[in-house]
Amino acid sequence: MGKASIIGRNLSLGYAKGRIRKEILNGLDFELFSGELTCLLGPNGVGKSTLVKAVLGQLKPFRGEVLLHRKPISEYSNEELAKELSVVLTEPFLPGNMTVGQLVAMGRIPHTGWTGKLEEKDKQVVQNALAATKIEYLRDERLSEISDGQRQKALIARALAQDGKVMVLDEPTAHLDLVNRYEIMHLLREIAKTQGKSILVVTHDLEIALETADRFWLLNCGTPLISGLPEDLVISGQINQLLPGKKFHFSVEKGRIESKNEELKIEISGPKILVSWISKALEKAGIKELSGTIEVSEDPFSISYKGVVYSRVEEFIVANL
Ligand SMILES: Nc1ncnc2c1ncn2[C@@H]1O[C@H](COP(=O)(O)OP(=O)(O)OP(=O)(O)O)[C@@H](O)[C@H]1O
Repeated sequence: MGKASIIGRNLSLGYAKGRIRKEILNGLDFELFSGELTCLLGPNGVGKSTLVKAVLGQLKPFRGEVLLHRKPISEYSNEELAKELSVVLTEPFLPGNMTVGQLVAMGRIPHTGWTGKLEEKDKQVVQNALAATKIEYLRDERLSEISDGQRQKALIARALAQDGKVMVLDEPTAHLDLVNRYEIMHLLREIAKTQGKSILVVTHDLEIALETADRFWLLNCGTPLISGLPEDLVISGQINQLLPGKKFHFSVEKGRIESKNEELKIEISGPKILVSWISKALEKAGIKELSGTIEVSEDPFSISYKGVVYSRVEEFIVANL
């Protein structure tokens, strides 16, 4: 565990309209460590973006304080904050006629001043950021003429070029395809590790977060923020805080969310993994009860049931619906 770059103590956060205060989160404590990728997870509307705004010094707490490198964040000027914090927020305003290269170069402004004149070193940082996010080929494309996912990568590249010690990204992979989502999260983790940065990512992608995060922050209505290794939260069952209803639970065995349907009254014998996939398919097909045992074998895959052999799960389901 590295040093805590950002510390929140006994925070009460919310929004004020005139004299009326709407408190969203209270009694909130957290520490964001350097060298770690931390993922903040929680249901819609629980207050993740609100927490992020406080971490960035954009929302003044009703109570408590946020410390950046042990100094109250309110004591930093905007220029100082821009050198310390790199941010990727959802739906930022972007001028459509700007090119990807220009957007990424804007990340260097806190270091170059508003003249924007890039020294050789700055150009290299921009180049590295484009390369790390694999968008060098988009350098001269206009922001209005690229896809949502490509724009998202350009924003991540800008944050990399900004090179703050703390990076905060609110749903950075929302528009990306599956491979890109994994790649970006792996990249962020690598940056946290190799450059000793503190990286906070808000995400709804539990499975990718489990694969890549060093630490989870779980936020749920009316409970304190839970911080821990993802694996500890899975083992202790606290991960189920993300799934408060009766419909779903996190399967420790399978490492994924599954519906809490009634137990299948079907006997299936064979390799454990295959049994698990076949059970899933039967459950989805609405087959909950069958007499006798289904025998499953691998290499080659086959299902034997009542003297008939099937080579695909679909054939078996069609025959037994
Ligand atoms: N500017 C604002 N003024 C008043 N209330 C707000 C404001 N922004 C957010 N809220 C309220 O704060 C609560 C938490 O919102 P927030 O955006 O932090 O949730 P979230 O966990 O990020 O949600 P999501 O996963 O849907 O992005 C919501 O009830 C929302 O209506």
